[in-house]
Amino acid sequence: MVHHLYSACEFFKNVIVIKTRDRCIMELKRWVNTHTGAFDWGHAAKLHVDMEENSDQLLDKEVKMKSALQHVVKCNLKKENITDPIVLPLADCIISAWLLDAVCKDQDTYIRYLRKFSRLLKPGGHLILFASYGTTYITVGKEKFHALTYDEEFVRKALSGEGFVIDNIEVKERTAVCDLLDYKATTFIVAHKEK
Ligand SMILES: C[S@@+](CC[C@H](N)C(=O)[O-])C[C@H]1O[C@@H](n2cnc3c(N)ncnc32)[C@H](O)[C@@H]1O
Repeated sequence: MVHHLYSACEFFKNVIVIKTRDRCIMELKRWVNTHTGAFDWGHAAKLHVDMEENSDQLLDKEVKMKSALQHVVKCNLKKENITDPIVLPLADCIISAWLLDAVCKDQDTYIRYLRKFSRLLKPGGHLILFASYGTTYITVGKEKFHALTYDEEFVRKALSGEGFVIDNIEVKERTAVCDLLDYKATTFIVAHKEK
């Protein structure tokens, strides 16, 4: 998923994407390097161009994004240093989109992984989370996967327990009708690491 990166590259000149699966890393690199047959994310760029008032043209958007995207790095949240053996420089901002909901087996794991995000951030650095409340399962193909079920009260406590100050939480109640997943609302959270 690259949608959020179009907005991110308006603010950050150096973006590092961290991904788990080798196949995802390969596909993303093919797209960044404009290789023949790479997945076409043009629809995502067009969405941003359509939404923004003083927008760049479609091509400028792609160019800006690809030049900001410096590295695609392999990660595993289970490791102590999640990008081991690479040690990343401390970040101004981490954006995580629907990752913790999908990979955390319980609330303690969620809190542990938040702590790992915090270690990757500069003091005062921002954490932006896109997430869903109340999900119990996610369907991919014919398989149903576990999702961590939580609500705003939990995420507020988890963030402040790990030394984050919450700047903003927006919640959008679900309107979509679809049984592939059972979230109740989506949320957009901005927090920063205490100095
Ligand atoms: C719902 S998707 C989130 C997708 C994410 N927004 C993105 O653009 O890649 C969940 C992702 O968690 C990744 N994942 C699974 N186990 C992981 C782990 N131990 N550490 C880090 N990521 C993991 C999967 O590869 C999958 O891409």
